[in-house]
Amino acid sequence: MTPEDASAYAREICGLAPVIPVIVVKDAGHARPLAKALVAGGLPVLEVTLRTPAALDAIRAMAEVEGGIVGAGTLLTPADVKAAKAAGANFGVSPGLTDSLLKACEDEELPLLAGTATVSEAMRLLERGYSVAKFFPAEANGGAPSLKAYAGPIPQMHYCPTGGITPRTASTYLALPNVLCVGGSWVCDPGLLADERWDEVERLAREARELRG
Ligand SMILES: O=C(O)C(=O)C[C@H](O)[C@H](O)COP(=O)(O)O
Repeated sequence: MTPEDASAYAREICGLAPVIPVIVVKDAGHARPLAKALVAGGLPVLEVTLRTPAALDAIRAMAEVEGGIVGAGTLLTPADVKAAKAAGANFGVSPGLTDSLLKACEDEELPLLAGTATVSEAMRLLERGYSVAKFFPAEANGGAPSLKAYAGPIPQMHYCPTGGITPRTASTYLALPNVLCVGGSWVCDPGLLADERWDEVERLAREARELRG
């Protein structure tokens, strides 16, 4: 997959809803009801972080939920890319970027939202043909004012900022011309998952769905 095709796909899925839920699954049995609640609430694009032993099983289960588009987050190595692809992930997300990770995603045909924190990293991606990236960790790196400043010299790069974003701060990001959507974990609070409160997850998803810039 070429970087241009990967970015076209990323642009498409980032346009489906204002928020991509960032999910940490401890119990793979939660994956299906969780994905159903998020999709029913209007958030079809889901990022399952590869931070728990249950993550790959969760991706496998979520990939079967109708209407959902499941990606794997926390991709750090080519081995992570292979495992994510084999589990049925439709896209990948990484906190940062390396040449070997980009190459693995291109070889495995896994569209990647690569993590960037600086203009130089964005320029590296642009040079390679990517025009969509994650901005991480968004709040700690200056938040919306940083991205607003990036839109001056590199307006062709579009972002999914993630990291420390809340329902209160999301709209400020979404109002920027270079932001396609935001990532956030608040709709999948660990307490709600532990208590299996899928109705509350759906309600939070519905609220997130209505966020606008
Ligand atoms: O695991 C990864 O690949 C990450 O990049 C980390 C996530 O983007 C943040 O954990 C988002 O979580 P919140 O800041 O709670 O919204």
